[in-house]
Amino acid sequence: MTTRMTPELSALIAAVQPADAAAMQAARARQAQLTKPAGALGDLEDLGVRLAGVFGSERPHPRGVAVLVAAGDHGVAADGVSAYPAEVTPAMVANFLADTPAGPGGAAVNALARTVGAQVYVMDAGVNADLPDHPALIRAARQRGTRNLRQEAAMTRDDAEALVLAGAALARRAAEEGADLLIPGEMGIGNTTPAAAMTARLLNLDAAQVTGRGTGVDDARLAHKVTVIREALARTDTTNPLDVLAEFGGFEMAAMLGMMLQAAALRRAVVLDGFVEGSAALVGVALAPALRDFLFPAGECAERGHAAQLSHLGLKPMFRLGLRLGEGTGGVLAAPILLSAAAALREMQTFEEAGIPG
Ligand SMILES: O=C(O)c1ccc[n+]([C@@H]2O[C@H](COP(=O)([O-])O)[C@@H](O)[C@H]2O)c1
Ligand SMILES: Cc1cc2nc[nH]c2cc1C
Repeated sequence: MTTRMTPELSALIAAVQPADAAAMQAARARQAQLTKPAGALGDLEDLGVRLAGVFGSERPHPRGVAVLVAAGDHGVAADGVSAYPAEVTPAMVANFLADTPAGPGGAAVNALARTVGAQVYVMDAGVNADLPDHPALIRAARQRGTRNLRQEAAMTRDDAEALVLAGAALARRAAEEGADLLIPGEMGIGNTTPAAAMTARLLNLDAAQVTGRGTGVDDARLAHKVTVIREALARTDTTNPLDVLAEFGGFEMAAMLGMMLQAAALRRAVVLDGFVEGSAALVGVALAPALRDFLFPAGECAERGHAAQLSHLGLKPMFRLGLRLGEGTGGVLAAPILLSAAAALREMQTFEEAGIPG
């Protein structure tokens, strides 16, 4: 199935270059002189150093935070792999955009984003309904939902690449509008099934090792979900990252992949929410290994298989709150931690400046 990728996509992949090693070294040296016992800021210290590498400064100053929520539907939802019906996907898109007394958006991601001052962007990447016009809705859909990955390729390579580029365009817009921390988020009933299939293939694991309960399926549905994923994996042995995305993925994963590549190319930080975001990140690091330098996993989520993704990426999550919602919620919660890590590195005095004996 492998075809040559579009020149625009290969240029985007080539634009992802490693973080600034000199800035990281300078940040590490500065960290050692700040007015605190060595190592006392725990994981914030390493996060600060990594942010120095992303922003190319020993005193990184990220400001704006944006969560980019892509929604898509999944043919495999017809196989009964979720605890909720597919109609929830377009209904939740309306919820992301609803007028509420608290402000725009009545979903968890909206409430958390308002709390931390993050901008929310909402993209139709391919939901299975005609969405009413809304000035804040970004329309990128080429299909109404994927085909059933158990039986056939979920999408064409053309559609996959078009959605990657649409995600990249949205990330460029968010960056132009002030975002330094970009949080890809998603909504799509059934999408932990494609995420598990992609993870199994890219990490060479058995479906049972990476398949979780998603929205909360019972034991019988979980066993069925594993069977569905095994059937999908048996259709093709491809390990080409973009083919894995097209065969087993979803439109929202394609869009999130584009957001990640573009954010890294613009040398912005990508905050990773959960398992579905992780499946897009696995495709991303397979295409552009330097993408890893720009990824900041938020929490370890409750979905089985997330730990395997994080250990493959070699990145440590910031917290463990048992989140399994999606929408980018974990990423939004992590943003103040990252902003604080940068602020400590940037704003603290050294022992010498403060006149404190070290
Ligand atoms: O990304 C995650 O870690 C995650 C874990 C569990 C559930 N979700 C969300 O729940 C939906 C997918 O669950 P499911 O059971 O329908 O496959 C989808 O809308 C995701 O945003 C997301
Ligand atoms: C209500 C609901 C909200 C969600 N947000 C992300 N995934 C979701 C799944 C459901 C079912």
